[in-house]
Amino acid sequence: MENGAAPTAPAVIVAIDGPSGTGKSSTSKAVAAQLGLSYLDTGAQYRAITWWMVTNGIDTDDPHEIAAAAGKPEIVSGTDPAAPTITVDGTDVAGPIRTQEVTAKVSAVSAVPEVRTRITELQRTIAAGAPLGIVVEGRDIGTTVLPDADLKIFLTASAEARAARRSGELKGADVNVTREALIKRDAADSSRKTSPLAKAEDAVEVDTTDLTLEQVIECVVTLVEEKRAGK
Ligand SMILES: Nc1ncnc2c1ncn2[C@@H]1O[C@H](COP(=O)(O)OP(=O)(O)OP(=O)(O)O)[C@@H](O)[C@H]1O
Ligand SMILES: Nc1ccn([C@H]2C[C@H](O)[C@@H](COP(=O)(O)O)O2)c(=O)n1
Repeated sequence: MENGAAPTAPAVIVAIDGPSGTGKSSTSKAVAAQLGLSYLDTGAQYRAITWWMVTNGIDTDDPHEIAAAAGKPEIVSGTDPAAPTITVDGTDVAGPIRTQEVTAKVSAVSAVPEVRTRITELQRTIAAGAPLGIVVEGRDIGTTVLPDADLKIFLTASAEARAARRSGELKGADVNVTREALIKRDAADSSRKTSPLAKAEDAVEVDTTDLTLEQVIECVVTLVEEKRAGK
């Protein structure tokens, strides 16, 4: 470099998809933090719009009502992996979007095409504006939102492992009830018409069933570094 400045790596876009409880959020946050990248939790955005629908009395069993309201809430995501944020019309909804009610309704709301168009646009704008690159996690990032991502990862794990992880988080939750709930949500997310949960053809599949979180993070960091090195 003529001016002696160190060359900067081009922005890298990493897409991490997979079913519920496979470790997408934990892995994506840690990978982004280690590599100095931004981080986007797209599930939080779908939860945020679902929270708004519930709070504003929209019938979440009525796709027409959801579609008509899809453009109304303003959803803002903060992309610092050390402190990700999510607001709706200026209100911090990080807590309220994790309730059982929102979790039970988010698949129906996120299946509505008008909702997906709105949120997908938001996601692409955020990814394009990330100065050093971004790790984006969700269900359709590699297939639909960012089909030209530099690296696509698809995380999987057995339903038993995923239920055990989730039950550990939800103190006192019955592991069988948790398992059935996540299988039901995955089935709804995988079978919707618009942009279902799916592995992109060019995604690297990582089965996390028998891996620790640290091993999964290391695996993904290595894959990103190899990509950056042109291997
Ligand atoms: N490889 C792993 N081994 C053990 N526990 C893990 C592993 N990966 C993640 N976990 C734990 O499992 C739980 C779920 O992980 P996480 O929220 O990252 O999954 P997710 O795929 O983002 O789920 P969702 O799509 O439902 O948001 C967390 O408590 C996390 O610490
Ligand atoms: N790219 C995405 C991300 C999420 N969703 C929907 C489907 C999920 O069940 C829900 C909540 O996601 P989570 O917070 O559990 O990761 O949001 C989607 O349709 N597309």
